[in-house]
Amino acid sequence: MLTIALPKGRIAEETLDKFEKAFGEKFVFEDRKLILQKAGFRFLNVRNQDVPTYVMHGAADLGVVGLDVLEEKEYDLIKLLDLELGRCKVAFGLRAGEKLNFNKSKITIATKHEKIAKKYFEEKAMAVEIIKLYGSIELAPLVGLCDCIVDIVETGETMKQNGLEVGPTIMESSAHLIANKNSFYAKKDLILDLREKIEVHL
Ligand SMILES: Nc1ncnc2c1ncn2[C@@H]1O[C@H](COP(=O)(O)OP(=O)(O)OP(=O)(O)O)[C@@H](O)[C@H]1O
Ligand SMILES: O=P(O)(O)OC[C@H]1O[C@H](OP(=O)(O)OP(=O)(O)O)[C@H](O)[C@@H]1O
Repeated sequence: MLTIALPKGRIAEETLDKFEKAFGEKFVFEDRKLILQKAGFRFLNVRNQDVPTYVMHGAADLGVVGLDVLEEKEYDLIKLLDLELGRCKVAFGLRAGEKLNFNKSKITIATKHEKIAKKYFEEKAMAVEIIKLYGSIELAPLVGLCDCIVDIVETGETMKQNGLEVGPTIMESSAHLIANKNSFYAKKDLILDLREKIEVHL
């Protein structure tokens, strides 16, 4: 039996679709149920941001989560497969017409992705103030909370509609199948078989 943490939210449907294609079974969580047990799997319905936590602690053997979340959490997990869904990038957002001024003594950045932003500036040995937000990031530079933002960009429409321009990209992201290290060694055959079945349908 494999326990797999799946993200609710925007990539939920496409993720389940990958498992359905791989195993020829219909996987649907019943109303309000957080566990779905079928065909030798126990699927857990968790928040995207919580997926690596379940896998890291071994409460789930496997999980599906965006690379952006993995980078942000910095957990020691095995990346098994790029599922080629949930494609987006983590990029700067600047007020239209403005450029990122690397000469400024201190840049203030609002973001949900604190660690990713911090690492970017550490590598450039630049001082930054990072303001952690949980959503509606594009609002922050419009009301003077920050100089710029670091956020997910998929179509770029949210930035555009709020008078922002997409600046430099920090990283590209897509959803990945991840594994707990101990589970991987203890259940290697099961896990590699699952990876293979999913991979042929990508
Ligand atoms: N437009 C987008 N906005 C946000 N994430 C996107 C977008 N497009 C693709 N993604 C990817 O989909 C993943 C899931 O996005 P979702 O919005 O469901 O999660 P979340 O906001 O991180 O979740 P939660 O806060 O509920 O845990 C993201 O981590 C990212 O990798
Ligand atoms: O480039 P786009 O296609 O416009 O997508 C990007 C937007 O989608 C996400 O927000 P989400 O809808 O998750 O809402 P949030 O502000 O609550 O994070 C992300 O934080 C951007 O705001």
